[in-house]
Amino acid sequence: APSDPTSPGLAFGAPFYTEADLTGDGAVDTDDLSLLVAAVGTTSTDAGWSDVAAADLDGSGTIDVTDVAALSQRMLYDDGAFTLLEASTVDIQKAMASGELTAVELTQMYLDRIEAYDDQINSIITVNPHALEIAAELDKERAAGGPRSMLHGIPVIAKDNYNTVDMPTTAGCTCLQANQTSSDAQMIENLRADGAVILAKANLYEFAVNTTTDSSLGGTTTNPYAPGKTSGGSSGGSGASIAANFAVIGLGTDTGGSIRIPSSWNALVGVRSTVGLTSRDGIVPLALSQDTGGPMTRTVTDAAIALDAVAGSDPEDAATALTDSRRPASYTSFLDADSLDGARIGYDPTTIGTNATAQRLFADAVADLEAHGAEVVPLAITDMATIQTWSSGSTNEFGHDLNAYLTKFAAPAVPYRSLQDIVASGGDYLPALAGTLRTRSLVTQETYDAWRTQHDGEIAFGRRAIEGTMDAHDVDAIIYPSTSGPTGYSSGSNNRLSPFSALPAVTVPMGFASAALDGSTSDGAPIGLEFIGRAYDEGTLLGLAYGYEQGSLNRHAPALFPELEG
Ligand SMILES: NC(=O)CC[C@H](N)C(=O)O
Repeated sequence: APSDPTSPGLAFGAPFYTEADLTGDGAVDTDDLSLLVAAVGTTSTDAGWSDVAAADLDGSGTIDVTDVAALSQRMLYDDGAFTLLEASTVDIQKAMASGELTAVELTQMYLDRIEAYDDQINSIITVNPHALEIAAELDKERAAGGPRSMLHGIPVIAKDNYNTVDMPTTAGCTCLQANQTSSDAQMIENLRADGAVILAKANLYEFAVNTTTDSSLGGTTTNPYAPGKTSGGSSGGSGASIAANFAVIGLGTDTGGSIRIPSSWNALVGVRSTVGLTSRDGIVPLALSQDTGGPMTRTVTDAAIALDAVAGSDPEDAATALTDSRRPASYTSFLDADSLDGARIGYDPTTIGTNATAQRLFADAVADLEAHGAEVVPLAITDMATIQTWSSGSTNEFGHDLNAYLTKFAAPAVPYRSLQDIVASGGDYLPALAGTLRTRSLVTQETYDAWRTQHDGEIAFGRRAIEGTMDAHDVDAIIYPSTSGPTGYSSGSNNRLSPFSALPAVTVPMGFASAALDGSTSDGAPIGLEFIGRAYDEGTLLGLAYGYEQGSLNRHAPALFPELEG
């Protein structure tokens, strides 16, 4: 087995699977993968291309799914020429370490893609005017003393509700257009400290209120796999932009589903971590009983690397008090391609839903998990029906929490200091939100206090119900389709389990609705498989997600946004 190239020693250039360049063109790439996929089921001596023995990567005598997984793995750690499309942090660090690529060049390549393609999906609100300068500084620093971390020089796109000192933070609302904050959100500060380049701010559903992506400032973001259809939301700008390869890592926030729904519909890995693993300080809130920020990435490896950077305690967010004692030295230590072997995973049949695509893909996922050694057991989540009756905190908490944010962070140029002021503007926001903002502006402190007492109790109950179910059935995680609404682009209600228990959940690409895959059909968009687990057990979830990802390889780039020429 290969050494783990994601371990902190960065074992770049490890001599594993060098044979995987089946076409002999000097790179391990999708051409090699196509050849290998076509040869699955044959033996290494009758596959029919020149270097046949090479294709049997694990030496089992048969070309099988393990070889496909190995080749895909090899693509991530390719020693050949660097290619931007689907590049991971690992590819990039290798190319930068060898001198083949600089952070300035990489940043420019992503800026070129945004310029060439964002008109079609409208995912970006602001491009960082300082991105190239920041990258140039980081290149100098690398040349002088080496990289700070796996994120040195890595471009990140943040949802436009994370404060950034070099771009306004608007939550998509024209009312916050002038909100140039004087500090970064804690998660942004953590990423910059590790050497990341905050490349752009992404569109969202205004104030993160709904699960599409529409805002008065940013307009509507659409799906890179299904032109004209929604990218999901509310972190749909982050989802669409990362799917379209505008940067390496996206940041979203999730109150009721807003990381996982757009990750599901953009073939991304999305991490909604335990509430309290990451600081919310400096993020425009929706409901602090449920809000959590986290990464949205093309691979589980990138998600683990990003989570290492963003997690951490912060005196400004009391919920993070336990974080430092609960998180591992690195989430990358859980990235074991054999993680499914011997794992026990539960599913509640009532979560599969009636959507034929979700049903089909979920059945395939269960078969894949079993094929890689997991035991998948049906169970009934305790008090599932009760949990499903609860309301999101957004109705009663938004005014209270937004006002605290505005008091603490709003730039002097912002003419509003409260939700009441914004409502009184009579229209400096998305017209569709008029009623919602007004209702939420009328919630009194007494109502808020009573609600928090009730809802904090509900969330503690939800946590006991789910962790209790897991203990009773001795499972490592519970799975369900991330989105399972009855029709296309309807989320269903599985997304409520994680926010109503504060437990972590990770979504991974589970496949596409249509064999036509992209562009040609409106229902080609992908769906994710979600793993929910015990509090602060993100490591186990990422490990299982990695095993599933490597064994199923469901993600591909959207065909409409190919590598740019030259
Ligand atoms: N921001 C989100 O996660 C989506 C909002 C969700 N509907 C809520 O009100 O909780």
